[in-house]
Amino acid sequence: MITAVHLGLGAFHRAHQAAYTAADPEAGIAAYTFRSTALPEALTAQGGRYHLLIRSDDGPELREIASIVRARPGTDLESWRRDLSSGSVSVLTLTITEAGYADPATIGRVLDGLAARRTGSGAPIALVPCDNLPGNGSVLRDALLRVAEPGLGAWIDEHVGFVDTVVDRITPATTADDLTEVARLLPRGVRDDVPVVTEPFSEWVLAGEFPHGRPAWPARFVDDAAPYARRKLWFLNGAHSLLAYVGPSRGAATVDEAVRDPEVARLMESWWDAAARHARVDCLDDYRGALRTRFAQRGIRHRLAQIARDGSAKIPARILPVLALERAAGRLPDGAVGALAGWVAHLRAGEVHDPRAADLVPAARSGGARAVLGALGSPDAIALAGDDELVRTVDASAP
Ligand SMILES: NC(=O)c1ccc[n+]([C@@H]2O[C@H](COP(=O)([O-])OP(=O)(O)OC[C@H]3O[C@@H](n4cnc5c(N)ncnc54)[C@H](O)[C@@H]3O)[C@@H](O)[C@H]2O)c1
Ligand SMILES: O=P(O)(O)OC[C@@H](O)[C@@H](O)[C@H](O)[C@H](O)CO
Repeated sequence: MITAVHLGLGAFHRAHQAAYTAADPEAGIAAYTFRSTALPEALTAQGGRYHLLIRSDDGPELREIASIVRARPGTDLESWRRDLSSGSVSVLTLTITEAGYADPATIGRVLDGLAARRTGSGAPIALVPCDNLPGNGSVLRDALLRVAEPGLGAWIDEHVGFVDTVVDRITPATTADDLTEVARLLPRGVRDDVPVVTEPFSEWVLAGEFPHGRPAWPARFVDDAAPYARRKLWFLNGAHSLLAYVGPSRGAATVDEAVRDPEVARLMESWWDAAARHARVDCLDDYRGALRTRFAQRGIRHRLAQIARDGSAKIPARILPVLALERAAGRLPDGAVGALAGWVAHLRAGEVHDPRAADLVPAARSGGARAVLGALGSPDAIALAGDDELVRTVDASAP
C-alpha cells in the first residue's frame, strides 16, 4: 500500500528515506523525479526493487530495498495528484536540492499536489524535507505560503505539518565501476541496472507534527532539530564544501583524495576548530573522529565536483554563520577563510553549476570576495562584505 509520496527520486532518497521505510513491510512509497524519466523507467522495469552497495573497510555488502512501489517522472501530474490525494498517504518527503526551495517550478509542483489533496481526500499530511538546510521544515512552509492562493494557504495552515529534519548518509552518484561491481556480487540470474552506493552510517533526526500518523521509521524524533543541524551542516557539510573548493586546485577529485592531502586536512581541522567554538553541542571529538574515518573511506568515491554545485544555496548555511561569529570575536580562522576563498576562485575560474551563476561569476571576476558576498545578499553575507580585513585576506588567499 502507498503510505508515502516522495519528490526528488534520486540516489539519496533510495539510500536513506526508502531504506528507513523498508523497516515497515506494510509501508510503500510512490516516488517522483522532478522531470527525468530514465530512473523511473529503469526502476519500474525492476518492479521498484534495487540494491544498496554498502561499502566499508569490512568489504562490500549488498542490501535489496523494496519499499518503492511506484516510480514515476514528475511530469506525470495525473499520477502525482492521485497519489497525493490518497487518504492512505500520511507523508510527503522531499529531496529537491537546496536550490529547489527557491525554484518557483518546484514550489508550484508541491502546491499543485496539496491542492489536489485538499479537494480529494482532504486528509492532513506531514511534509518532510530532507535537504541540507537548517530549519528545512520552516523554509519549505514559508516558500509554499508565500505563493499559495489564500484558500489553499488557509487549508495548508490547518492540515499540513512541517517537519524539520537532519539527514545524513554519504551517497555519491553511481559510476560505471559501481555497476560492474554490483553485477559481480549479485547471484547468477539477478540483474540491477540502478543500484546505489552508500556508506554503513545513517542518521535521521526529525522534529515536528505528523497530523495523519507517523511512519514507523527507525529514526530519532526530537523536539528541536537545531543542535543536530548545526553539528551536521557545519562539521560534515561545511567540511565537504571546503574540500570541494580547495581540493581541486591541489589535484584532488574526490573527498577521500582531498583529505589525504596534509595541507587540505590542516585547513579542515582549522575549520572544525572554528565551528566547535560556536556549535554548542556535545561529543564533538567523537563526531570529528567519525568524520575523519568516513571522509577517508576509499570505496566512497564522492566527487568534489558534485559537492561544489549550487554553492550559493550551501555556503550561507554551511560556512557563513561560523565565519560571522568568528569575525565578531575578532578572529580570522584559516579554514573558514580558505573555504570562502576557494569558492570565490571556483566562481572565477571553475565549471560553475549554480542557479545564481549569472550574478556570482561576474561578481567574482570583477569585484572578488566583496562583490560575491554583496551579490549573495544573506544577512551574514552583507555584514561580511563590509569587513575590509576579511575581504582583503580572502582575495589574497583565492588561488
Ligand atoms: N547524496 C547525498 O549524500 C545526500 C545526503 C544528504 C542530503 N542530500 C540531499 O538530497 C539531494 C539530492 O541528492 P541525490 O544524491 O539524490 O541527487 P540525484 O542527482 O541522485 O537526484 C536528484 C533528484 O532531485 C531532483 N531535483 C533536482 N533539482 C530539483 C529541483 N530544483 N526541484 C525538484 N527536484 C529537483 C531530480 O529530479 C532528482 O530526482 C541533495 O541535493 C541534498 O539536498 C543528499
Ligand atoms: O548533497 P548536497 O549537494 O546537499 O551536498 C553535498 C554533500 O555535502 C552531501 O551530499 C553530504 O554527502 C551529505 O549531506 C551527507 O549526509
